[in-house]
Order: sequence, then C-alpha cells, then structure tokens
Amino acid sequence: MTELLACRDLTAGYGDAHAIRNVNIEVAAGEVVALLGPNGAGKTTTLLSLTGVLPIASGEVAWLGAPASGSLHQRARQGLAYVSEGRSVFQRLTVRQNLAIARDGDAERAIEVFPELRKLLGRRAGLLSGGEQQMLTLARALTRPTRLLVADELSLGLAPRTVGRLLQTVRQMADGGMGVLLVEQHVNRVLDIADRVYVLRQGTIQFAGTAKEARGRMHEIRGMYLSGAPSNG
Ligand SMILES: Nc1ncnc2c1ncn2[C@@H]1O[C@H](COP(=O)(O)OP(=O)(O)OP(=O)(O)O)[C@@H](O)[C@H]1O
Repeated sequence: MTELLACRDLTAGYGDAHAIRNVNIEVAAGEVVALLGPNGAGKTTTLLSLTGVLPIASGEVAWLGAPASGSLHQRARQGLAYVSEGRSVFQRLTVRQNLAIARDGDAERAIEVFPELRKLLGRRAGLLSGGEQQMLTLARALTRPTRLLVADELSLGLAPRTVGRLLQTVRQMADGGMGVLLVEQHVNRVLDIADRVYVLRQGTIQFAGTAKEARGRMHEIRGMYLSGAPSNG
C-alpha cells in the first residue's frame, strides 16, 4: 500500500499547551482510517497539524513519503483535500459557483460523486438543506484530483440517513484508490466503513488497530469516551 500521510511522535497544540503528544498515525491509499475519541481529546488538533494548518511542536509529518514542509495550500495542489468542521459553503453563491471556485477544479468530477447536486446547480447554497450543504462542502473538496481526503466530523448535525449516504460515498472513494482520514462521532457507523481505527484520549493514542479489532474491544473503547474528558473541563 502506498503511504500518503504519516506522523511519528507528533506533539502539537496551542502556545505552551500540548493538546496532543507523541501521536503516530498513518494513512495509505485505498483505506479509510477513523480517528475517534471523546470531546477535547485532540482529534481536530491532530488533523490541523497533519494538514499543515497548525505548526507542530515536535515529531515528524510525512506527506507522499517526504517530510512535509509546505502549507495546506501547497499540499492541496498535490492532492490533499481537507474538509474542516462545520459547513463551509459560500451561502450567497449558487452550487455551480461553489463548485467552480477551485482553480484547476473540475465540477463534473464532484458531480459524478454526488449526482444529486446536478439538479441543484442553479440554487443558492444557503437555500440547500444541511445534508445538501455538507455534500457540497465535500464535493467542492473533490473538484480537484484528490489523493487523500481528511475530514473533520462530516456528519455533524445530519439525519442518520444522510450520514449513511456520506459515509458510504467515502467508502466508495477509498475503494477507488483514495486514502481517507475521518474524525467521526458516530462510532458504530464509522466502524462499518473504516479499515483501521485510532482512539485518542487526552491527547495520546490509546488504541490503534483494525476496525474488527476495535469492535472486539468496544467495551474498553466506550470506557475511554466516558473517562476521556480533560480534568480541567
Ligand atoms: N485554538 C485553541 N486554543 C487553545 N486551546 C485549544 C484551541 N483549540 C482547541 N484547544 C484545546 O485543545 C484540546 C484539544 O482540542 P481539539 O479540538 O483538538 O479536540 P477534539 O478531540 O477535536 O474535540 P471535539 O470532539 O470536541 O471537537 C482541548 O483541550 C481544547 O480545549
């Protein structure tokens, strides 16, 4: 398997506070990797430092087999799509205009993944439902050739059926050769489509294994959620 993104002993955070410590994660082409853990565990911080948005304090990040030094912008041109928490469509622009924003982008590629967007192309994005906006957010990230999709809580606030639809689409994209790193609150649902799982708790990796192994240790993983909140709140 071709390794796309990896970190070794990654420590990062905000000022002197290290929200994550000595984190080791890898994502290869063709696999869905889930990053799980309770609120405040450090999942978003991990994605931000892996994608080059947040500077790292120590450790190493490798992107496409070489030490990662460029910004998110540079990595995006090499096939890294990062969908951050929350819907980030341009509300006043149409779906078509939203899809046309990326330079060198190809709206048709995105519409192939989400055919339901075709009939909405002329509609203002602000008038779409929550699920449609989230599809558009994801579709926009895919207008460029994508090697790795990194997504933070894609399914936040969506109806169960829409969550299932998005996650199945993500699985199909990985089956087509893309690597996927997902932060997701719906543990059971994400285990249905993930190949491997990491569980973060209080800034460190507490579990790393296959989705099958995670299912076998679900009781223990649930416990990490219950006891995972930082003591200072
Ligand atoms: N901009 C920031 N400045 C200072 N501390 C921050 C900042 N963002 C996050 N933190 C802290 O870093 C820790 C990890 O936060 P992070 O957002 O990475 O967790 P998370 O696992 O993504 O949580 P959630 O599931 O609630 O989104 C938390 O203690 C949080 O309060």
